Amino acid sequence: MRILLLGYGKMGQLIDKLATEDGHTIVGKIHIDNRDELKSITRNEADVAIDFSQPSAAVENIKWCIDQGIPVAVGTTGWLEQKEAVDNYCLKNHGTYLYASNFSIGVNLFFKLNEQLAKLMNSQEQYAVTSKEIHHTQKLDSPSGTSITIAEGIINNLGRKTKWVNNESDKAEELEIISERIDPTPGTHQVTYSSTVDSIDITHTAHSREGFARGAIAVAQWLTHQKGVKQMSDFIDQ
Ligand SMILES: NC(=O)C1=CN([C@@H]2O[C@H](COP(=O)(O)OP(=O)(O)OC[C@H]3O[C@@H](n4cnc5c(N)ncnc54)[C@H](O)[C@@H]3O)[C@@H](O)[C@H]2O)C=CC1
Ligand SMILES: O=C(O)C1=N[C@H](C(=O)O)C[C@H](O)C1
Repeated sequence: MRILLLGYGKMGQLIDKLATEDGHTIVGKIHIDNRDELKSITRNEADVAIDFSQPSAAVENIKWCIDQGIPVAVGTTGWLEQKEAVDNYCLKNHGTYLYASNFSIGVNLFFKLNEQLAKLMNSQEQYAVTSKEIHHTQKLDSPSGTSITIAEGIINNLGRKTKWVNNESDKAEELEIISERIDPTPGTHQVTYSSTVDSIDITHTAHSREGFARGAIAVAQWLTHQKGVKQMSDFIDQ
């Protein structure tokens, strides 16, 4: 598979290494200082693109891929307020893209566990729920994209929560997401249900970035045979 990398920081460089070891070819490594190189890349040279850039760059990168007819797997977080517009742009222009707040298989299993636990808690009002994420200090966005997906999983399945907030809250209907920045944490996400007598915690701890990178490569390969706006559950449930 011929892969165009959009963003060549911590994730882009790791994907370069792992994909090359697996026999794939990297046809471009685009970062903030060489964006002009994009002008010379066409659909004929790349089977797929993988975007791990920055919140401020993701939308432009995705639209560029759609315009070129290059499917794109997007890991960049922090641009969700524009997702509906990008989905519409993709559909209107017959493109292909998938955004995942987290490409690791373990986190996507954790998402399902989180939804099941939230459903069970509808009949257990004695438990108060909170959510916490910990990442390295270079992270630009807060809360993490993964913790937003976790919060949506709770809000869609637990009647007593209607919105999330990225701080402490004393409003019963608000789900707290607490963000901590501690080096060198690759990504830790925890959901806690507490009553006066006990607590239930579910935690996903990434030991490195490898799970994110391997997941993105696998999704990129799958995406070369897909059309339209896809999500991680389409890939996981296939
Ligand atoms: N979905 C997932 O599984 C994961 C998502 N992420 C997200 O991926 C993004 C990147 O993470 P890292 O690699 O750790 O960041 P990083 O800061 O190490 O690298 C970012 C890269 O983007 C480049 N960049 C900046 N502006 C650009 C532009 N206009 N066009 C092209 N490239 C541009 C920078 O030059 C740099 O190479 C973040 O939003 C992070 O939250 C990170 C890990 C896993
Ligand atoms: O910035 C990171 O590093 C990560 N970002 C993603 C997020 O915002 O959820 C995924 C992962 O946790 C690492």
